[in-house]
Amino acid sequence: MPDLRTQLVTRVRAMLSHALGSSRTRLGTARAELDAAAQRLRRTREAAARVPGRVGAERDRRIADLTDRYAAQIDRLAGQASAAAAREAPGAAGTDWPGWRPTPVNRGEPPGPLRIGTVRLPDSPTVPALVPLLDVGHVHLSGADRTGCDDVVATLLLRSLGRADPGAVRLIGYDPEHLGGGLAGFAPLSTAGLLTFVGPGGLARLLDDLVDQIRRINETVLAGEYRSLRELAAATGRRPEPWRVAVLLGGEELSRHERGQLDRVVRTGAACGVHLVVRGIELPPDPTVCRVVVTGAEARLDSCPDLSVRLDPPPPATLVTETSREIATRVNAGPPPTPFTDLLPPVDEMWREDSAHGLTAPIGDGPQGRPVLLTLGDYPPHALIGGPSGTGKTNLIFAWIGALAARYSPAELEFYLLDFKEGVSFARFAQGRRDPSWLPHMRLVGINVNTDREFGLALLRFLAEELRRRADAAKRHEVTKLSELRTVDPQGRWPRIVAVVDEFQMLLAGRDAVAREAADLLEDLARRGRSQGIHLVLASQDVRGIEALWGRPALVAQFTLRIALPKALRILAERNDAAQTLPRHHAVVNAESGMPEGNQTARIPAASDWGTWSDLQHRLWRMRPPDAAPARLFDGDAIPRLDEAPDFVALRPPGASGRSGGGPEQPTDGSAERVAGGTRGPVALLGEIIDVQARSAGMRLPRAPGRNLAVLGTGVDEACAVLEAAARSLRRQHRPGTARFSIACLDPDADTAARSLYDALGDDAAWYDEEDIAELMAETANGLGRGSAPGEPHYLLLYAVDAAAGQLGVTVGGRTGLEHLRHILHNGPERRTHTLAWWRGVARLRADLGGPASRTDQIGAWVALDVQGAELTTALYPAAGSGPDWYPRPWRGLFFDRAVHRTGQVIIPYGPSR
Ligand SMILES: Nc1ncnc2c1ncn2[C@@H]1O[C@H](COP(=O)(O)OP(=O)(O)OP(=O)(O)O)[C@@H](O)[C@H]1O
Repeated sequence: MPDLRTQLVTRVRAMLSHALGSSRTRLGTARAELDAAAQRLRRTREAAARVPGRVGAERDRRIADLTDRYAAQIDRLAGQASAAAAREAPGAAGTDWPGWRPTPVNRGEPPGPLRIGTVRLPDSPTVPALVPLLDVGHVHLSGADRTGCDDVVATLLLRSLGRADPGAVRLIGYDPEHLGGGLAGFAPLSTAGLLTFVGPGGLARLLDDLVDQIRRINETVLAGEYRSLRELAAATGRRPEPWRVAVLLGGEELSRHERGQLDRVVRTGAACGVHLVVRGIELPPDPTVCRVVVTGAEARLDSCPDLSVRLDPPPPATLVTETSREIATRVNAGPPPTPFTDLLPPVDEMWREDSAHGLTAPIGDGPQGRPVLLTLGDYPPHALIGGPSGTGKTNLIFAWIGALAARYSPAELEFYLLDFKEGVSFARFAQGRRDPSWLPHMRLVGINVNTDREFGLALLRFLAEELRRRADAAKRHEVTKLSELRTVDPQGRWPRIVAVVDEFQMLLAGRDAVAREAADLLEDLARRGRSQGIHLVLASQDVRGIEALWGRPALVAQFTLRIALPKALRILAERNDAAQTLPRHHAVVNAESGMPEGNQTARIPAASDWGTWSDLQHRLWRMRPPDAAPARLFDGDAIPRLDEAPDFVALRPPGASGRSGGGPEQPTDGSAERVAGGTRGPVALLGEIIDVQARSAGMRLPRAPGRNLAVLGTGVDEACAVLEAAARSLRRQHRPGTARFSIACLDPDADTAARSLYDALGDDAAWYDEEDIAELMAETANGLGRGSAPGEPHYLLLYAVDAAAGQLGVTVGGRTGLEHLRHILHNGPERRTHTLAWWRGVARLRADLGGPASRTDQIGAWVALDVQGAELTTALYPAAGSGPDWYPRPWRGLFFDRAVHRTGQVIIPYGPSR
């Protein structure tokens, strides 16, 4: 039992101890948990105590970050706005007054808005405050500060003037309270009509006028084609109308009519370049109105009412007056010419036009900025250009030729040009030493032809021949007009021909044969050229030229296209005095024979200065067809050279074949090759004919009586030149050793020239002087009698033979030297002995031939130098009773060959060989 109890006790103890142990453990755990919780609590408390500081710091950091980003963005936007404003309102539209100067916009570019002040943002660049005006709208100023408003007006006006070409902005001032005082600085503009003041009570008239302008511009300038002048300018690069800025500075309450007109201007003005800058008058609400409220030096714009604008200071008074004065001076000096390039088609459209029905090209701008066209065709066929010296005829011809040449290819159009006044400006159309280019359409250029009317005649004859050729072709093809001929003969080359004669009255001056023939040819060409595509353009500064035509109504009637330059007289019809009031560099173009209703005014661009012209010429020259040849240049001041004469180059001895290298394509009168050794005898070339082909005047020396030449006059150089050309050309037609040249010189002044010829002729030449000339005569005369065979050709070249009268008076072998000479002249040519001799006067020739009553038929041909026509009487010049129309002039001769000529032919002696 005790055991049981003991056991029980033991078990209870064990149980209690176990329970105690586990209680202790749980207690320990609980305590540990308590500690941990207490620690967590403490840590949490500590952490909680730290939270507000950190969050605040984070918030502050974020706020600072946002502030920085905001500032940077504002800065960037302000910078961008500033740059955009500088782009929008560059130069005069936006720069500060110090250093300000006008910077007109380029053609077609919009003028853009104008700066009146700046918008200032804290810590950021300032941004220009811009106000649109020209081409965009109107500006309305308000605010108690009248001076501040007037300063803004001055700023807007000066900047507008600076953005436009001089004269392109016109101001109309209405300032009834201060009678223009607000615009006083701009007063110099009124001297050029660029500023007009309207007095008190004139507002209605001013507004009526603006409304009229708007209506006119809409009807005639925009004409439904463009919505605004701005659009027109962008499309065409032209601005035919100025901007009109009406500055209205206060006044009475507007009447109903005025209000209505003002509303119209506000609504419709901007498209037509009519603008208002207004203070003290209400403007109706309209999107084109920019409203500026001025308070002291600040302003607010209705476009961004939240931003305050710091206004620029007003422009310095001296800047306003100086600029206005300068603009007025420039405008008073005349409008700058429109550029020549305006007359040209785009490069890729050059040479695209067809001339079958006519030639049309612009010559300048009309008052509305539209091109004024000139047409040559069946109607009008020919043109007359007139204007006093210096008014721009030559320039107009350049402009017209350029505009045509850029449109029509050389296959469609050819030019022939003749300038009777001194000067060489037309020479540039031909190939020159300095500039190898030429105008591919140009076939002939005659310059310095003022004394050589024969050249004009030659041109007219050439054109008459071309007219005949065309008329024949038309007849063959049974058509009547060029356009029809071109249709039926598409392979043929039938360009229209435009022949321009500047100072053409020179051609018709005098009452001689040249003038008569020229007038006849002109009349024929004018009448029949129309249908064959040959057009005449005659220019004259001189009323006499026109009057020369006036005597021939049939001729004048054909010139239906009239172009009158400022102050031109009698080019237009009698009651049409439009040319009298023309500004500089303008022309009245009239295709109605000068009747007033046909008037069109054109502003002519500058086309004649070297740079302007040569750009076009070089371009067209590079486009020329591969076979294009340069134009023939006839320069009346130039002395031709024998070695370069095509007819000389083509000469060769009989039997020689082929042509010498570098020669022309064909001997121009067929002389050389057919002549050499042929039955017609060799040819002595004497000088260049004044014609369109640079041919040589030649005298044939067949075995026939009278084939001798007399050179008459005292001109030593000219006489030597004629004899030298004759001898050298003859020499070229004989093989060495087959012809003799005997040179006798009796004038010491001619000695050098004669000796140089002697050297050039080499072994075939013999030299004589006063000592042995009698011997030469005797020998030659005696030689003619021997045998019947003609013997080898012998040419006697006698210089100043009249000076040998003494020596030839001596008797040798039963006859005097003069008798021998007469015998040679008489009998020589049939035996191939030809005398080419220079007598220093007609009387001396007659004396050597046997006196005034002697026969002269042994002188078959002569060249007269400084000998009056009247001296060349019937004996020498059987064609006319009183001798030829010949007035001596330097380095010219009149050549007459009885065998071939009806009238004398003017020649230019060849210059001394180099
Ligand atoms: N439309 C123009 N624009 C600018 N300058 C021009 C214009 N027309 C002519 N000129 C200039 O005026 C001057 C005279 O012109 P031009 O030689 O054409 O006159 P002209 O009537 O032919 O005179 P003249 O009969 O004396 O030769 C030249 O210097 C020329 O460059």
